[in-house]
Amino acid sequence: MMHSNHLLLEEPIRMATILEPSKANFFAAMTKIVGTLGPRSRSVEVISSCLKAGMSVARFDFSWGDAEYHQETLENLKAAVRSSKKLCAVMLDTVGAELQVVNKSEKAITLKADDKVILTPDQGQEASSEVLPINFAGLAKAVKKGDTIFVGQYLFTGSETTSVWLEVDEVKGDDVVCVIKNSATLAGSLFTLHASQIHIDLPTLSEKDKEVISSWGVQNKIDFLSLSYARHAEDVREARDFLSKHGDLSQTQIFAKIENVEGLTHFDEILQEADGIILSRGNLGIDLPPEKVFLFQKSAVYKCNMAGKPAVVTRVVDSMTDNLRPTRAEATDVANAVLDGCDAILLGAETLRGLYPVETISTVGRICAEAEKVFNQDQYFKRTVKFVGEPMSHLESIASSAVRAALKVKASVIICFTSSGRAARLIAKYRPTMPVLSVVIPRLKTNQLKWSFSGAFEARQSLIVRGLFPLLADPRHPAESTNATNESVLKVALDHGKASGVIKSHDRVVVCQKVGDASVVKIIELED
Ligand SMILES: Nc1ncnc2c1ncn2[C@@H]1O[C@H](COP(=O)(O)OP(=O)(O)O)[C@@H](O)[C@H]1O
Ligand SMILES: C=C(OP(=O)(O)O)C(=O)O
Ligand SMILES: [K+]
Ligand SMILES: [Mg+2]
Repeated sequence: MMHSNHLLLEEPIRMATILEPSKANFFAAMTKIVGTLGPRSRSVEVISSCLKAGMSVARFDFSWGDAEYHQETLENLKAAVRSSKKLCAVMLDTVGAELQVVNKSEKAITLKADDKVILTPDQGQEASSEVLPINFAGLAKAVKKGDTIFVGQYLFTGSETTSVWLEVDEVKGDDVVCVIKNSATLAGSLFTLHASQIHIDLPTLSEKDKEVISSWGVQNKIDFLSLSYARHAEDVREARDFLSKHGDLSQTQIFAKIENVEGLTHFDEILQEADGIILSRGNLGIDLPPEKVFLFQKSAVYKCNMAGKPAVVTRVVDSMTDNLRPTRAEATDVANAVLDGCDAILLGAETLRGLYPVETISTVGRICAEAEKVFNQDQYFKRTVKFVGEPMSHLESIASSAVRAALKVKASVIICFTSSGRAARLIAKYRPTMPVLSVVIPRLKTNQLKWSFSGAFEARQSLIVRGLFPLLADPRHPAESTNATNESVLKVALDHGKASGVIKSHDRVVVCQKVGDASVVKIIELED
């Protein structure tokens, strides 16, 4: 069982226990894995393996590639979901206020240390060692002599020789003349620019983003919008407003991506508006001095935890882009992100263009599972209860009690009935050590044009929450909870748990459901 022989880091651990092989769990990990799909991870075969290895959210990044390319990948994902019988949510990642080098010919460009290079908004010029056209006209107004600018390959991992640091030497009209600080060759299809700690006067939802959301997004009923370069709460409100005008997308959750100091400064307000947060450590790690990154991570994850909103951490095992094993620094970093309390790990270059997308997912999953075993749930639980304060809302009280009961009786799972997903999310907020089967009961709804069932969004959106594992109930089960329907749905959930190996005979199970008007937590002991 996942939580037997529970070790706590705060207590002495016999070194020998570290060597004991870990028992296989049905669920790879409670922590979720988001994979960025791209050239190395778009065949049905590879995607199926990714799903089996533990990926539960697929990210489609519109910083590159066209709608048709991403659609092909998505069709393959759907086929993989059908054949592997593993659910997967879809995340659309926007371009936002991203500065890019415009290199139409895609020819490699060699830059030599101490030479000068001009950044120009004149996209008619061809990119060369002397001049780099960019997609932003306001750079000259935003920077001054002495500022640093970083140019890196899309999803730079730090180990390539294709990234370059520039120092602003002079502003000449709309152009910015820079001194090259290190030699590099820009080779690849997309290079992004990062000017340290300045405001980029570009909209957070670009015209292209709006176009993509209203076509590709609507067509594919995206579960999550990853809002790149979210810098203000207003950015999230605007995106929400935009989504609400696009039919089903009113149900899409918005994950605000914090990738620069401006977003960090407005973190609290952004968190209030967003459904979740992506700690975009790649870009933020350039904007922040390296020694400050951990502090942002710990405080941001804490705030997300207390708000009961998912926190997603990026750029964890960059070295696995080309290697079968992560560095020890990276492996320890993944474990620490789990101990900090993150919900999910987002893989970028590793799955997109890496040599080992599947191995990366399983390695990260194994590290997460080990860290979860020593996560100090007791301390976390107390801290959360104290933070929430009293009087608690009824539902929050029920949710925390369900987690406490499950720990006390050493339940193997918590089964939570829900339609909106709210109850299940609240249970996950208290970070139970056992999986939560969230049984989503569809509701019949109408938009005056047609009748349909809710539930699919709610089920898939739990795929990014630590510890939540959704099960979409048969829509023929009416949403009104009567004893008879509750019993039959519970039986389906138990059977599912047994079939998947997470529930065994004589196990105890905690169930959270409504009986009549009352929310109840009950403990059941299975016979066989
Ligand atoms: N269809 C259902 N059958 C039985 N219990 C339910 C159902 N939907 C929600 N519950 C229970 O009702 C309470 C409120 O949960 P919540 O998720 O807020 O409900 P809703 O989905 O109606 O918003 C929780 O105890 C939850 O387990
Ligand atoms: C995930 C990140 O960014 P991108 O969306 O550019 O991949 C990041 O900066 O960590
Ligand atoms: K992006
Ligand atoms: Mg980014």
